[in-house]
Amino acid sequence: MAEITLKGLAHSYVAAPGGAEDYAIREMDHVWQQGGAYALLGPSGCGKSTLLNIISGLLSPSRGEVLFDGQTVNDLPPEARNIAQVFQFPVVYDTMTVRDNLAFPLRNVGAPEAHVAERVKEVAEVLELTDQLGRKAKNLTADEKQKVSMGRGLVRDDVSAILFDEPLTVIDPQLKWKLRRKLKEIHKRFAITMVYVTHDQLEASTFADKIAVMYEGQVVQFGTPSELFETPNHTFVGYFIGSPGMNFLDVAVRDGRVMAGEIPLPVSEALCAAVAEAGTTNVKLGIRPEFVEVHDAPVEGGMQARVEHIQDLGTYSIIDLRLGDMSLKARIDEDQPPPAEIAYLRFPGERVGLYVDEFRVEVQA
Ligand SMILES: Nc1ncnc2c1ncn2[C@@H]1O[C@H](COP(=O)(O)OP(=O)(O)OP(=O)(O)O)[C@@H](O)[C@H]1O
Repeated sequence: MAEITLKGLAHSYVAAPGGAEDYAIREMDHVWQQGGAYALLGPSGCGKSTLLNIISGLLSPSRGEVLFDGQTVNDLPPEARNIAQVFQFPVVYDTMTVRDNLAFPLRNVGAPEAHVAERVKEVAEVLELTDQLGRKAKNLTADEKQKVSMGRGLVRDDVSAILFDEPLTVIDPQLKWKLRRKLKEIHKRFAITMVYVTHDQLEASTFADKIAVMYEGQVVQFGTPSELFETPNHTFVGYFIGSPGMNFLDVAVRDGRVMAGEIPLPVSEALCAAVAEAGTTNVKLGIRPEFVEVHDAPVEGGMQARVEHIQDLGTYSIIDLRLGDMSLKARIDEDQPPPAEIAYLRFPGERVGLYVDEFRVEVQA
């Protein structure tokens, strides 16, 4: 088991890379601590698989170092890195039985048969494969094959880490939920460093204690699910986490007031000063739909907005609003009657974040 450190890591698939856009991984430093349950979350193409393949040694980075417990492993081939990797599609030997498939990674490193039998039994039980142990893998369903694939990743207890690359893509939705819980259980039981790649925020938060959000080849935030929700460090984290994502309003200071287009926003003096001093025109205020206060009658400090659409989702509603020439969303609970055509909005000061050139800036009160 190991702590995995990525130091000044960058990778480009282009022979002679020019700008940042030629890099699948832009220069990054990151540490996965020993024994952690982590998710690597980001949209398609942001560099998740590239990063996993660099850690496991399937790919050599253009620059930087990969260290396991402080020792560089850049020159070690995958088999010497002691990493188990589970891919999106099952990797099983069709002609072998489930038992022999599960035993394979252990026999490969010369583990004694008694240990092999014990671990195969344990992993088969956890994954509910005990009844299938004697079957040939070729006769299994896609779900069962992927369970065997996962079992092959979990069977060795001496690995540095287990990397899961969207392992539940081919799994039936019902079983998906169950397997995710199982993985969490397995993590608790075996205390192995696990990195779970996904583009699904729900999948990431059910599995991981901490999530690394990746965007355009960089980890833009590494935090607990609640940190990502409460204080997104980057506008992308705000959009990507939460349902619907965070609202961002372009703002500027005019005549001493923070303006969103033609609408003056009642914000604190400290926030107004911070917007004025931002030193760029790319300045946004972010507020989550859950925290937008919606009133159906004028309130002190309320901004008048037009109600464009209301989506009733049972326990809550999502309201599409138009504030001046800007669109935003609010989420209200079922016990609050939605406004008709006009709403009066307030943004509680402690719920508003300042984003300068897409990154969050703390404002001193
Ligand atoms: N073998 C390759 N050769 C050239 N470019 C590649 C190669 N593999 C990936 N890329 C490019 O590198 C970038 C990152 O891809 P990567 O597969 O790591 O992203 P990802 O986040 O895992 O996406 P997905 O969720 O779709 O698998 C993308 O622009 C992709 O097109």
